[in-house]
Amino acid sequence: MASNHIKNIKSKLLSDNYYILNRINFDYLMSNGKWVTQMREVYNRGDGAGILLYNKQKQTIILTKQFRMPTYMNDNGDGYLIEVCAGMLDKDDPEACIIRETEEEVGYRIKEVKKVFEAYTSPGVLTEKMYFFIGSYTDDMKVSKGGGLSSEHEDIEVLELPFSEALNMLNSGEINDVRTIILLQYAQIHKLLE
Ligand SMILES: Nc1nc2c(ncn2[C@@H]2O[C@H](COP(=O)(O)OP(=O)(O)O[C@H]3O[C@H](CO)[C@@H](O)[C@H](O)[C@@H]3O)[C@@H](O)[C@H]2O)c(=O)[nH]1
Ligand SMILES: [Mg+2]
Repeated sequence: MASNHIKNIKSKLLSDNYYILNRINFDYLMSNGKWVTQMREVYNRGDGAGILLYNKQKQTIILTKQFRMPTYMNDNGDGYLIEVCAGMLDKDDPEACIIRETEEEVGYRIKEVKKVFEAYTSPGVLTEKMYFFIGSYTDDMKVSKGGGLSSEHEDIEVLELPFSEALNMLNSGEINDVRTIILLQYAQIHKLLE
């Protein structure tokens, strides 16, 4: 992480109640040649992985629906959000994580996934990098009803819907989760279901 445009980095722990929130003070060399002192709050909750599950033969995809408190606090009606299956890496590598999350959240035991990109999800505040995958599924891969871990009070509805309907929901604004929009558009651009 060595660089010549930042120096005197000081980190103060603000909360480690669940994940880690630090206040970082640092000196930053502006492009005009002047040093300025800046402060940023940086939230570290690890990295994540998400997957678009698709079935070309049925022309369907699998999404989830769950309550997301931060969205409830910011203009999302009843707080339910339609999302691709996704989870936090914990100690897994991204591929192992997304295979585990797929079974936990939507009940499919998949073997093959393809990483399509890695991206920072909210770079002004989160350290999080997310690994985006696609994976095809068939009905015979269904091993449970999914729903998430009851030990963690996850309460996830599994949605299997036509890809065309998901695109309509994206265009109407009903799908408004950025990770989901990205993967649906990836599928569209790369003609995954054609
Ligand atoms: N008690 C408690 N539990 C928490 C807290 N935050 C998260 N959890 C628990 O941690 C679980 C995390 O579930 P995952 O499926 O691993 O993570 P995710 O929340 O779906 O993460 C995905 O979506 C995030 C977007 O909100 C992404 O940030 C992340 O990378 C990933 O894509 C939650 O179900 C919940 O039980 C908290 O502040 N307190
Ligand atoms: Mg999840």
